[in-house]
Amino acid sequence: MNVSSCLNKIVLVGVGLIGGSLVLDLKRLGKVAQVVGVDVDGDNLQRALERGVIDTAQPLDAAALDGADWVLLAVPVAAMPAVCRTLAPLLPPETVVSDVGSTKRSALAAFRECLPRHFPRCVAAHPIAGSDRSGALAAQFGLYRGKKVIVCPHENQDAGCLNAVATLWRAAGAEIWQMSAEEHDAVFAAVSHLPHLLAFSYVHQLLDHPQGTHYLQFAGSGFRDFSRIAASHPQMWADIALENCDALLALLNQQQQQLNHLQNCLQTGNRAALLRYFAEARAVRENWQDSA
Ligand SMILES: NC(=O)C1=CN([C@@H]2O[C@H](COP(=O)(O)OP(=O)(O)OC[C@H]3O[C@@H](n4cnc5c(N)ncnc54)[C@H](O)[C@@H]3O)[C@@H](O)[C@H]2O)C=CC1
Ligand SMILES: O=C(O)C(=O)Cc1ccc(O)cc1
Repeated sequence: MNVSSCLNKIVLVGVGLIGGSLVLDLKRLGKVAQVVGVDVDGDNLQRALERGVIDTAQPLDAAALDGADWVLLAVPVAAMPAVCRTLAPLLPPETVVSDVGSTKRSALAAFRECLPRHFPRCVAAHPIAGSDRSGALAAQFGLYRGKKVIVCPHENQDAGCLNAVATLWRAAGAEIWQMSAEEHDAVFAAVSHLPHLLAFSYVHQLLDHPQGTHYLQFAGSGFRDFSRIAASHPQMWADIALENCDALLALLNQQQQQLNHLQNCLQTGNRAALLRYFAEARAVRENWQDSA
């Protein structure tokens, strides 16, 4: 794939927030002549056509893949093996394949097991940008400007394909970081997946409370900030939680110890310990905000 000139064709499988936003930018930049959209949701494809996110909607078959420079997989992480199995007999030899999923050991496993002959040309990537919105209507220009994209090279990686994928993300304004899939999954379990689980769990505390609905009427900005990510897509997060479940189980155990500590401070009325605990957390949050 020659990324210094305009790509002939991108096949986008999963025309939602993440894939849709990238192709919108690449089209506007004149980096691609044609975007073919593939999606299991026909209504979503229709909306994508109307908004100009994709140029045509097609099934994932030989005609769709004919002349494709890049197949961009932007489906829920659990759909990756099935999509890769469908792709296997259809992929032209020169086509580059990459994904955007939130878990990277699972993406590499799907590439390795379901696309063994194409494996060197498969690139695992993850943009650290997005929101709690989903579908083609959520796709937006400029989503990746100034945002990080993690790429996770593997044992048989074709360096040219890795560079080509990185160049396209950079064109959309992203900053590329490289790490192993193992490190990626440990990092994002801690800074992304666990917070989502905690937000879901906290909202459940209200749901299960007999007066929860009544209490919610009085919730303010603290509730809004803390619970925003509990409005994220349930299927997407169930997939992520299960694909990164070993890392998450260890972190949930550590989180329970944090809650035990808080409980202990309250039970013993230990104001000094509470102050220390809150001040340490506040400093971490303030430093992060200054550097983010
Ligand atoms: N939402 C976010 O903030 C972020 C999401 N991601 C990852 O990006 C991927 C896509 O997420 P979003 O764009 O947010 O989701 P989305 O729900 O907006 O888009 C996914 C699309 O894939 C389609 N789809 C599902 N199964 C399919 C299949 N087997 N074949 C074809 N299409 C299929 C759905 O109908 C949907 O239109 C996920 O793997 C997610 O983990 C990565 C970074 C951020
Ligand atoms: O909504 C938010 O703030 C997010 O955290 C978006 C997000 C969701 C999943 C990812 O893998 C990366 C980013």
